[in-house]
Amino acid sequence: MGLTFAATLTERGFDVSFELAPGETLAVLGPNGAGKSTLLTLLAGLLAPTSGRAALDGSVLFDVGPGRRVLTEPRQRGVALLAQEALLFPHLTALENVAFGPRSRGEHRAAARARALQWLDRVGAGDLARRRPAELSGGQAQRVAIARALAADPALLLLDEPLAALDVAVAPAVRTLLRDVLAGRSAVIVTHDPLDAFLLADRVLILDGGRIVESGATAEVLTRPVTAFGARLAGLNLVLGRASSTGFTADNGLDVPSADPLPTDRRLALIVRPGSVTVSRDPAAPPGTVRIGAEVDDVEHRGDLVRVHVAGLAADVPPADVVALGITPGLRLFVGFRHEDASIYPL
Ligand SMILES: Nc1ncnc2c1ncn2[C@@H]1O[C@H](COP(=O)(O)OP(=O)(O)OP(=O)(O)O)[C@@H](O)[C@H]1O
Repeated sequence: MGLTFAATLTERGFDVSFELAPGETLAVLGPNGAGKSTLLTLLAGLLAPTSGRAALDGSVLFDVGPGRRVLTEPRQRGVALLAQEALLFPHLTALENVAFGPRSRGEHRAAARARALQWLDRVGAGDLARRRPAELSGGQAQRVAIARALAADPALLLLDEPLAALDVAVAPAVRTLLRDVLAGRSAVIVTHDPLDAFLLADRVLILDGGRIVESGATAEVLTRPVTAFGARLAGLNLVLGRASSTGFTADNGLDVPSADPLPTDRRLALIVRPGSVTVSRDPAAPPGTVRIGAEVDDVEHRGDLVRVHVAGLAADVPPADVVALGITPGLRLFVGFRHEDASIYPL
């Protein structure tokens, strides 16, 4: 059954619908103010929609419309929320924090503690059971918070940037733990980090301005992005355009021949990896390649390479070439790629 969700929230310009199969993890990404937190808050029951309906494994979370207003209490929804900060009760030990959920559902003290210990062990925090939150590091506290969320046995786990507040040295281990505990579990994770989407999510939803602009299986969104945000996530250049008599004409003026006929009635996307884009001072394109000239917009460090932005394309260039060509913002430069390194598909 899984999750079905459709909601509008007029004052935030929010209008989103999606479905999630049981056991799937959905990553929700998008720029600031896109509506990611609004989506989580509606699911958690901390906010009521203007209209819409959501159901989890057949139980209604909300159903709001003309003449009906069902809003299931947050505690009755079968969802658990893991926030950026661990938000543990400061006066309780780690064990008591994790046992709190089972206890408040009426489980006996000993059973709740036994279950809490199991979960603490599972998240690698068994030896921290007696400590209070003030005696835990950020990563340890987040492990305890994960145990607490899962001890409640939620039908849906909501994660709001769960790694964002952690030290970069600690985040990878907690991400690995999440990958382990999310396997086969229904979850929605709001994140700014593409790595979370790659490693944790089966599906990706990209929001912008309160609407879905892109969605699909993670692998599909990463190989065939249709928005600039999706392309950035996938680490690809995306150029939009239309079919021409010889192939594809991009909005930036680039003409790319295509052996296959392209649909003329739809917008087209061209993607090419920054590593396949080359730069030159010479306007002449060698056979089998295309080239376009423009002023360099920006130059940035990317690991061992330098990323040069020209004509809406990013090219990853060895530092020696940057020096040899005298590349600097404002310089007129030609960028291009081999026809075979680009993929073109309809939107
Ligand atoms: N408490 C609030 N009251 C009124 N409007 C809000 C409130 N919180 C957010 N909004 C508005 O709702 C829209 C969506 O915001 P939301 O916080 O859901 O975005 P987000 O994608 O989570 O952003 P971020 O990445 O910055 O956390 C924005 O226009 C925002 O200004």
